[in-house]
Amino acid sequence: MGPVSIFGYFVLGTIANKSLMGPIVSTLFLQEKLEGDFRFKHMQIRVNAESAAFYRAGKVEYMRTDRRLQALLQTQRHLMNKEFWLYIGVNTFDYLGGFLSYMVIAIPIFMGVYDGLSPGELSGLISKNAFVCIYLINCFSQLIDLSTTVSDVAGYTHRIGELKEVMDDIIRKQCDYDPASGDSYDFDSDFNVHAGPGDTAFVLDRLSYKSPFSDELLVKELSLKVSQGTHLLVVGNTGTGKTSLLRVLNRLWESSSGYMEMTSCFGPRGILFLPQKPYLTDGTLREQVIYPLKEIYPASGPVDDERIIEFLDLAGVASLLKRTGGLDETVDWNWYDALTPGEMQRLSFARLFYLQPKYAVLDEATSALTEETEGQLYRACKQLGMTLFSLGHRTSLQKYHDVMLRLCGEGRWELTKLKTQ
Ligand SMILES: Nc1ncnc2c1ncn2[C@@H]1O[C@H](COP(=O)(O)OP(=O)(O)OP(=O)(O)O)[C@@H](O)[C@H]1O
Repeated sequence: MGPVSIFGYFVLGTIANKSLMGPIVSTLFLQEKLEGDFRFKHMQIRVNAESAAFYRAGKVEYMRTDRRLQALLQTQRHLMNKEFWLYIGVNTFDYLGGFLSYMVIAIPIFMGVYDGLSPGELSGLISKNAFVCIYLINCFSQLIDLSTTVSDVAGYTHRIGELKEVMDDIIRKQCDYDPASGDSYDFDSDFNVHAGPGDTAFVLDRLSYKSPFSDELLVKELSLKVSQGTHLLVVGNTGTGKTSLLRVLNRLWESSSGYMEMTSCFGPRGILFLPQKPYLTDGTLREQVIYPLKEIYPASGPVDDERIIEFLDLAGVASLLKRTGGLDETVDWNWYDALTPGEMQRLSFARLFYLQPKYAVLDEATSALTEETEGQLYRACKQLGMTLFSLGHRTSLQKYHDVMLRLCGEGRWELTKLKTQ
């Protein structure tokens, strides 16, 4: 009866602990999420401090950040309250377990089962029973004591598990994409006259896509081939899906239907994208120019230095050499704070010139520059043998391209040939 009642006591303790642990897991999960949101808000203010200062937005940002902090603190308080009851449960279990062994032996003694034993034999029986029971109870107590740690681990696991599910989903979608499995495409395009096999960057056949949070198609059944030597310009009003086309081509977004293939490799010898918002890394001027390469490419020492300087000059940012003190000088500023939007775009072009891809995909890459500078940069790209796939609003861009794709909204699009200079 003794060991069975101890086992029953353990089962009861486990059920009580389980009911106390449940709410802790979900609150810990929420606390982790709110902590992440709060840190993200801090980071946002750090990155955009100057813009916020121009709006004199100190008070509103303080209020919003404080709101997130209060939400976090409130959740932490809830968590502590719930953990308090769990600690009480665990410690009560340990405490009651301490004298359960005496209750187990007291019942038969007071019921007269051991009346025939001498006091010496009785005390020997009590201590033998206490040893066995306390050992058993101690083992169970250790298991119950784990519940506080288990509830923490369960909360973190839930959060990490959610992230892993999303990551697995992304990887699965990428694996599902098999370029060879696409339907054969047949579309008439007058614009592919220069193309032979292997000299295309993208092939699109009846491709439709939409933004993830909308049911309306941005573009319906777009058929197009981007070929070497044919410079393509994509135009259209704001929000008609120009950048979204690049997201779909880059497989950042799923297409709704149709066929799409990137037929050249991504990288310095293939296709390179210049995003709408220039991306600058941390590090030296050389690291900015050779990005995303990790090492100097090609590994040719001083010759490479000359190339970098030449391309910085061609992009109109040779002055950066003086500001940084040299290609390999470590700078202690944030590149985003130190450069103007125009300089960032010029530096992105220096990167493009250095990497010299076959195809340059430019998403409004000159929006912060004058038309004259834009012309110089586009001509330089062409002289370096790149085929341009540009997105932009300015009509001045037309003269550097052969074909224009206009996105008209509501899924409509049209292709026209351009007269280049
Ligand atoms: N990350 C996103 N998540 C959900 N919807 C988005 C996202 N980015 C853009 N959209 C929506 O998708 C639509 C197309 O956006 P897209 O960026 O392709 O426009 P765009 O034609 O490039 O405009 P712009 O000329 O202003 O750059 C817009 O309605 C936009 O609000």
